[in-house]
Amino acid sequence: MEQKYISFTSYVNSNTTQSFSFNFSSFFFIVVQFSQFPVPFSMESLISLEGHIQAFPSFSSKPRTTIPPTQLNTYRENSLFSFSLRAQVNPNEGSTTIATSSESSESVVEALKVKEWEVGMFQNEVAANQGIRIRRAPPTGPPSHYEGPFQFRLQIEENTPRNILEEIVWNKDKEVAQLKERKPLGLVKKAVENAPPVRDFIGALRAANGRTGLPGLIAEVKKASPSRGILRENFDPVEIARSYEKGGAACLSVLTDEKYFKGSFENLELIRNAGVKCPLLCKEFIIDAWQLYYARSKGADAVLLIAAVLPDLDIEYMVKTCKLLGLAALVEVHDEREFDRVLGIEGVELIGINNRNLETFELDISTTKKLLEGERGKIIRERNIIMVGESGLFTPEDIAYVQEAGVRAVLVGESIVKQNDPGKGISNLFGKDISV
Ligand SMILES: O=C(O)c1ccccc1NCC(=O)[C@H](O)[C@H](O)COP(=O)(O)O
Repeated sequence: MEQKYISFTSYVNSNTTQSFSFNFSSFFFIVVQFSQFPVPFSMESLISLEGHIQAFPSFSSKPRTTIPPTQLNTYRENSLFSFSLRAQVNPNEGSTTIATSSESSESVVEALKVKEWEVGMFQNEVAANQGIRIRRAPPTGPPSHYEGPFQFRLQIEENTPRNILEEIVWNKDKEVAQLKERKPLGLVKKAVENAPPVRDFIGALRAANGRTGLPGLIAEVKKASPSRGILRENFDPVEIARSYEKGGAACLSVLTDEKYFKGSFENLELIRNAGVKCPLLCKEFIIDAWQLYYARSKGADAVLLIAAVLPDLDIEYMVKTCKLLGLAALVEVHDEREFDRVLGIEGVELIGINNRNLETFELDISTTKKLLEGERGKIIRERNIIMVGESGLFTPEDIAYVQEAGVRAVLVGESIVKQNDPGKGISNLFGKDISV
């Protein structure tokens, strides 16, 4: 029997009721999938899913399948509920007004996409076991071929970002997928061969720390952020970079995310090509090793790896890839668990403690102190790892506080980028002139 699939999908939120109509008479059976566990059942049992979904197929006139909003709320409360239905139709016994496709190469491709999605779900489980709360499932949920008749996708916890960091990561997933289509890795690797030479990011921080006796400064070229909105209206990245360099910055951090930070890779290239000597950190949300090559091809000397987003194996692999490319990897943590995970990864030389909770925006510079106390601080000193205090640093007292806690570098954005003369902002921040 040739199998045909008919499909329709609904994206429903708790305020909407979606109805579907289909018109066929046929023998069929339906597979309901709760997450990844397929349960075969008949149309009768579909109807018996009452209390959750009501389906009223009529084989003569226009039937309706309706999910009442009140019941959708129940799904919202039962988090992680994923529901899809797929119908198989015997073509000899029925017909449908909904587009059909035969089991063909197309369905094989679609099956692969389903697998990809399932792998993504599995990866999320692995990440969750490491305490990573940021999920990687794209907001679109299962891919389109899953969007079949009798297939419902509810807007529930599973396909709604839980916080800003998760939203950024999901958006980045889509962005990177598109960029990779336009510029496959082979092409990016070719571009890397023509990129300007890599500079020693960690060396520059050590040198600045040795020269001034103060933490080496990574000064951030940032126009806006989700927590603070627009930080600087008249934003000329090269002018700001030059001013920072003149003011004594050891390195620069350049935001490249467009949607949430109004940054760009063009800014990174402009600064690099303007002859600014400070090594450049590509401040991006890295979720794919492809981005490391891309950052290098645009002139970056360092990249940021966020432990709240990346599982251990990804960090380990990316740190190794960075070494191959000559890039420094700044691995960012926010709590003890992330810090311990990162300390367990071989080859990490530069660790940032972000005082900002990227899920809630809460700022607390005692985070740096708390994480560097006791055994962890000892390990850092033994391994000669450079610690970077990140976010929320505004005054010489703040700098002294995190230095006392054990950092040899700081990453600062808001307090200096907002100044008319960002270079002078550096003197105010450190309480003295640190220019060369
Ligand atoms: O700053 C945000 O709103 C933000 C939101 C989501 C992800 C990252 C975010 N910021 C990145 C940073 O942590 C800062 O740009 C960086 O550490 C400098 O902080 P600051 O000196 O407070 O500008």
